[in-house]
Amino acid sequence: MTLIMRLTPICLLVYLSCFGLFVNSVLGAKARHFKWEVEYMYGAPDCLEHVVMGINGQFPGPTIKAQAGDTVVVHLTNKLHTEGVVIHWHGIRQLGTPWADGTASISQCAINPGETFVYRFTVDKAGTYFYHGHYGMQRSAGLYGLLIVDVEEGKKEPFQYDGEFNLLLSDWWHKGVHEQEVDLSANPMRWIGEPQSLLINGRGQYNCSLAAAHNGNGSGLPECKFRGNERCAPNILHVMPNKTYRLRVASTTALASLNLAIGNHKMLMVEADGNYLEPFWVNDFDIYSGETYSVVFRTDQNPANNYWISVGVRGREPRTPQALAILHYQTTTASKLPTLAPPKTPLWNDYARSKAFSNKILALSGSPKPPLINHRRIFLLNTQNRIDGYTKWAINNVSLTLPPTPYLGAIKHGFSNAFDQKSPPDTFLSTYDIMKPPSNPNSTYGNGVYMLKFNTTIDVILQNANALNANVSEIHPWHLHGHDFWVMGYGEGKFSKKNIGKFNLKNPPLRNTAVIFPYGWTALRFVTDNPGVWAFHCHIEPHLHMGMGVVFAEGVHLVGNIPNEALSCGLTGKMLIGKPHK
Ligand SMILES: O=C1O[C@H]([C@@H](O)CO)C(O)=C1O
Repeated sequence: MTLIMRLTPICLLVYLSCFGLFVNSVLGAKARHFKWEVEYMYGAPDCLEHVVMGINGQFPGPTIKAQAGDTVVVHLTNKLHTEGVVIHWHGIRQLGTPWADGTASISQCAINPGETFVYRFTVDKAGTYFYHGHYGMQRSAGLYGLLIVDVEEGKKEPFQYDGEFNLLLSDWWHKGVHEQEVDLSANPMRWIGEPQSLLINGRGQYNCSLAAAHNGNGSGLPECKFRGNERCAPNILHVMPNKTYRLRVASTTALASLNLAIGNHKMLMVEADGNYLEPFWVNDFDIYSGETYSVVFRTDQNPANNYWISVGVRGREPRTPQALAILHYQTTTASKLPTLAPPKTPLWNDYARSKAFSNKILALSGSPKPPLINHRRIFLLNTQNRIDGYTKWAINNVSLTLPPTPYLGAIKHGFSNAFDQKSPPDTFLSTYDIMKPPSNPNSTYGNGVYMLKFNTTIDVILQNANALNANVSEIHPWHLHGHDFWVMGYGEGKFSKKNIGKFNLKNPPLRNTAVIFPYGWTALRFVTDNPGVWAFHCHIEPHLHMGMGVVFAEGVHLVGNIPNEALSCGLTGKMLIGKPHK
């Protein structure tokens, strides 16, 4: 009897249960099946009860664990009563499966209430990833979870460790997401403000000012719930002394840029967005929405104590207390509160410090290098604008609005009336003053696509600028779907041709998310080698809602069969009427 046959009855039982993991083994690589139901449910992420989005009754959603080369198959049923849903597999390039990227209006139709969509994709590269909703602002509502890909059997990471922990970071508002969407779309716009709480693995402490007060011991603060039995009590990472641990950290925040530190423990940065780094030591590190990191650290401190892990806000004036977790040396009791105060987050506007950290991130030697020559260079000016009094974010003066027919099916099936056929601009006015609010803030809505020639090298220069209010320019972490890109450099002010000579083509890090600093630029390079239609956007959820993104298409004629379920709306939906079900 083969292993598969012996495993089948057991797995079938599990499969029918709410978790639904079914593993079958084909030549080492496995297909991992998950049966998920997305729903609204009650949770208490920061100790206060609110509606959250959950998967199979869990918030955050279940962690997917796989090995490089495996196929992940998620049968996603929409149990929401009145809205669609999709899930994006953040950092997974979807080689050959662009229809499984989980972006509503781009790669697929939103899954209707009651319907099931099957995501099937290969996780080709080991690393730390996550998944999240990509329709409306469902990520802000809590639709997210981790996706961890281990190296293939028999292969080794370029660093060693005795154990590992995963931390998924997010931020949390008490106002529901539908109301936030209306606020942001209102005229005048009502800004959502700073989050009420930061969450680590879905747990935070509203109004627990322990970290802010910096008194080191929460026992005197009745609003703090640190005993461990509360649902929102901090995560406890149980460690043994004198061992090495890997900490995988992913940020799916809606807004906040974060910084993480472990009291008294130095960390070695080893992985970013599923790519190995030239290792370097830090006391703390910044992490922007859409990024992931792995660090390794040694438990070489006094084993009679426990230590705080703290996460605080950077890049915007913080009005949110730090989130905390506990590093528990198993040589003492878990309930013993750390004697040292939680590490203090660096000053929010110390950008020199943030830039110094970003500039230290370089690829491990032996990593793929960028082509030396680019075929096309696209300049993208990031501005806050107005359209008929509404506040928007625009790229080269175009604020993205998504069309009813998803681009992938529309382009593949030749529906030229499905979206603006005129390409959005490749650049902006050379006289534009990025240091001042826009002199003419009026912009336009658009849903055009950057059509990229297949197998060419594209440079993108993201150019930051002043927002609508004078002396304000904000951080924007940009995330590219379907690709990793090389980050060739960051710079101050307006990009000029002389910066091209300073691009790092020797060891630039490969990433899927890169930040632009206030009044600065960031230069990226990627190769259009993955047929599909790919979103490229600011990962701040309210900014994307307000139009801060663009769409790239490449080699769509090479895309194989797209499942009908991904096409069942808009013009492609009409095309399918009367056709036999595939
Ligand atoms: O999009 C945004 O709007 C506000 C502010 O610019 C206007 O209130 C803010 O901080 C953003 O990031």
